Amino acid sequence: MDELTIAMPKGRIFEEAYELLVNAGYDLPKEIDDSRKLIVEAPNEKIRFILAKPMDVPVYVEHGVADVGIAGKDVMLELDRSVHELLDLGISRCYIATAGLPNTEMNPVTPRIATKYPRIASRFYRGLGEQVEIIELNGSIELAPMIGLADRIVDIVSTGKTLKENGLVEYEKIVDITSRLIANPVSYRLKQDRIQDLVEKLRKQAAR
Ligand SMILES: Nc1ncnc2c1ncn2[C@@H]1O[C@H](COP(=O)(O)OP(=O)(O)OP(=O)(O)O)[C@@H](O)[C@H]1O
Ligand SMILES: O=P(O)(O)OC[C@H]1O[C@H](OP(=O)(O)OP(=O)(O)O)[C@H](O)[C@@H]1O
Repeated sequence: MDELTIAMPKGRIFEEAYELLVNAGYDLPKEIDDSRKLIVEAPNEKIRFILAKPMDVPVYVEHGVADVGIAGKDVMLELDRSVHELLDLGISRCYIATAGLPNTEMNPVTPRIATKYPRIASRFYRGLGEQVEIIELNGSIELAPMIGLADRIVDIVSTGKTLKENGLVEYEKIVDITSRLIANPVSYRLKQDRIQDLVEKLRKQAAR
């Protein structure tokens, strides 16, 4: 049996992804859940996990150092990497939307848009025929309209709590997001049986 390397996102997605794999019948060491190790072996399954930042998962998979990975659709849309998207896992559900201060028009000349997702934001406003200036931030995006840095933000909304607590309102929903199972195209050919087996097991769980 070929060894499979899986790039797992640390952070928010990790717990749901781990649970999905365990429920799919994989015998995973507890160590992966509660240590600081970045590479963890599951010897009974001949699986090696790489624990990566969510935005980096498609990078590892595209370069083939991980055969498969789990990545948010937001990351896939933003990075546009050459990987196969095999399955919608249905976990870590949220969406990307525009938001801003209530009852405000955008600057009529060049509106400023703050975001962690410059490509998704550019594509969206281009689609509307709006010329905008994108201001790329790394987090706490909601601050931007509050302190006059931007007219709108493009960011993830899950419960809506962050927008509400900061007095912002949603304007347009851009796209629904869930996590996806992705694969390196060469690995997919060379380790087809193993990867297809993983897809089938996860599909049964994802469909529940
Ligand atoms: N409320 C949410 N906010 C952000 N991401 C969410 C949310 N709900 C689900 N997700 C998913 O989780 C992923 C981000 O996970 P996480 O917040 O752990 O990473 P991150 O923002 O890159 O974190 P870090 O702060 O470590 O840079 C997103 O790519 C998205 O698919
Ligand atoms: O709708 P909600 O349930 O409130 O979730 C949405 C918030 O969560 C994320 O931020 P995160 O916690 O990742 O912090 P960040 O600002 O550092 O990106 C996202 O960027 C929103 O700010």
